[in-house]
Amino acid sequence: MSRNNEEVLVQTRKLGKTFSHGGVQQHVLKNLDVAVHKGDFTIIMGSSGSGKSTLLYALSGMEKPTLGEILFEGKDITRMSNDQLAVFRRKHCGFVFQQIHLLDTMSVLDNVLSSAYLVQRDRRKAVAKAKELLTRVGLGEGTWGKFPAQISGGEAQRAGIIRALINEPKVVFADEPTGALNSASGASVLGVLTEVNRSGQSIVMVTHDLKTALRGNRILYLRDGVIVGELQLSPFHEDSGPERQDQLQAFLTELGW
Ligand SMILES: Nc1ncnc2c1ncn2[C@@H]1O[C@H](COP(=O)(O)OP(=O)(O)OP(=O)(O)O)[C@@H](O)[C@H]1O
Repeated sequence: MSRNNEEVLVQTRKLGKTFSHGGVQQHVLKNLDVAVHKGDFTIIMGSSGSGKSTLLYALSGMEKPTLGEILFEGKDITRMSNDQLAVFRRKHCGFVFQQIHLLDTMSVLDNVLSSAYLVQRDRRKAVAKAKELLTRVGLGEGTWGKFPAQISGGEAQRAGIIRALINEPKVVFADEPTGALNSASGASVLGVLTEVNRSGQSIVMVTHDLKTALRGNRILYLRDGVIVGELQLSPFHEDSGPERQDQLQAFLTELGW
């Protein structure tokens, strides 16, 4: 399913993932050959249990596949040791999940800095950047010293996103990042992801939500562990008309979504 005119960031070859439950095997991903292109905002959709999160975790090196290869910029991450994988993820990947767990014993700012210090040696620069990014998602000075128990779920989610983005990972993997948020917080999270993507970073996001999926420029549809549909859209713009939603809705309806 790869196109020739774009640079590939991640490519899977005959990717398979099987889980065993009490001696019964469940083949969740089946022989997947899928490419994620640099700079794309890729969306993974599909019915519940179709393997979306499993695919996301495999692409990001969080979960080892049972079969096949995953090439990240041409390098097979399935052959890496756990330590090598941890370094790889820290260097190249950001993660945003539905439930973000901030460290309870650290302030909002220190949570973000705990990630920034892993790559930024200049502490003053790291602090300045953390404050700037937090402010951009509406977490002003008043929240920097607060602990996770003292802020709302939406604020914690936004702080977690900044923690994931502060080192400017090449790719951000997001699993239902707005699933637990009210619409204002959700919109702010999507705004940040859109901005990050416009600055050149790639995003791969799993979502059930049509409006959230509209942020993407490429939609992959998974059914029973196989990609059965792909839709290419223009890059998202805040003033995109209803045609974009109609196009996505028609694609999903055809696939029985
Ligand atoms: N760690 C695991 N151990 C055993 N089975 C698992 C594991 N992770 C996922 N599965 C199974 O794999 C299948 C696909 O799960 P996955 O979470 O990838 O689906 P999904 O498409 O993301 O679903 P949803 O939309 O409901 O989140 C499910 O049947 C699930 O029970």
